[in-house]
Amino acid sequence: MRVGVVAEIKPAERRVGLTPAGAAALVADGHDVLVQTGAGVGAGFGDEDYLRAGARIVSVDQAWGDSELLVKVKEPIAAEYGYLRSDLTLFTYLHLAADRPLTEALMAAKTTAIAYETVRDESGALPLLAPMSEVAGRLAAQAAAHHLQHPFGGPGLLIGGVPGVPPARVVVIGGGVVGTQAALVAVGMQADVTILDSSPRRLRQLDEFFGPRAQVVMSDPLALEEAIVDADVLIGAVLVPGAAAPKLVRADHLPSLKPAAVLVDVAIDQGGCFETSRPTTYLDPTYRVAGILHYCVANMPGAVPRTSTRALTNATLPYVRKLAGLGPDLALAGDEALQAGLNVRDGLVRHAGVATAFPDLAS
Ligand SMILES: NC(=O)C1=CN([C@@H]2O[C@H](COP(=O)(O)OP(=O)(O)OC[C@H]3O[C@@H](n4cnc5c(N)ncnc54)[C@H](O)[C@@H]3O)[C@@H](O)[C@H]2O)C=CC1
Ligand SMILES: CC(=O)C(=O)O
Ligand SMILES: [Mg+2]
Repeated sequence: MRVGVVAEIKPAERRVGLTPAGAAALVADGHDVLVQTGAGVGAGFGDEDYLRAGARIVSVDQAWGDSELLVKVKEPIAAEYGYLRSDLTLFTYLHLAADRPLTEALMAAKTTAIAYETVRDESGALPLLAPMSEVAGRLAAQAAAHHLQHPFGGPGLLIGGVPGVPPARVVVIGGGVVGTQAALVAVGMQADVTILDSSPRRLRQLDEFFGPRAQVVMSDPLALEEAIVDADVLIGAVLVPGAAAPKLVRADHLPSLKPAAVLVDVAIDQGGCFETSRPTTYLDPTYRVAGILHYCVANMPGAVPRTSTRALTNATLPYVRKLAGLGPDLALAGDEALQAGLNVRDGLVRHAGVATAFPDLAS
């Protein structure tokens, strides 16, 4: 099969869909790998690395137009919609429940669109979201620490305090992969950390993992209200796979927060779990609502492309090999995890979370 890789054009996105090692594995399987010239540069991979792996270096039009399977990182943005077609399988992050125009474009083009973030294994885990959630979670704690500093718009707090001066209070809402990694780094920086989650099973796991290093609390509206009023940092990290994020912190909560609180909404790619969140990019990552700093970068791992690209290919490659080896029909039919990743096919919405977000498109 012809497998394409293009340069990401979302602002400040420097990851690439496939490492040279991934390209080499596909070439060894007998596939023709087409890589847009310069696609890997931001992640530390030159065209010569892909050539050595046996790939071909092509133009952007050839990478999109000649490939049967396109392996990307981010969702296509409007400038890329013209490349979508019915005989293309697109394998990438899509976050469709937060992106009606893309959902409509994929439907209109009848593209087979498989979203990394809804591929779900038999244990219910999200193996292709997890690596970037690990990155984003760790970055979320770093971003919070950065924005607590006065020169970067914060109140002038050192996240971990010092002996004799208390640390900042960090409240993490959603203790899955992002939340756990954010909490881990915040704890490592000596912050005072509370994690809220709505799953009793997850709460037990978190309690066992963190022990006395973090407080673990059942997330209900009252517990949330109690936790957020004292927070110096709120990290939003909830997920209902494939669906729009629930708005847990509402606009009318903002007056009860500390005026200098820093809000980091990692769940922004699914629409955000704070009502006042809107997507930002690394070009202008923050804004204020009622004076409160919001950080809502929808592609956080794009800041560390050398780490992220390798972590992403490590996770995606087995699925890419399966899709390329069997073709989308057989690969989807024989793999329930991949089936859960299918979001749009033949002009129809094929994921329940997306259908719930856009009932008129799904009916
Ligand atoms: N902004 C960015 O660059 C990135 C964003 N993400 C996003 O971060 C979000 C979290 O991802 P993961 O941690 O991988 O998901 P996950 O599925 O591992 O964890 C989500 C957690 O939220 C909990 N949860 C669900 N509803 C809740 C509620 N009402 N109250 C409290 N907890 C609730 C679940 O029990 C689960 O433990 C997703 O939207 C994901 O797409 C992930 C990577 C990068
Ligand atoms: C998960 C995601 O959206 C990202 O890594 O950018
Ligand atoms: Mg994202």
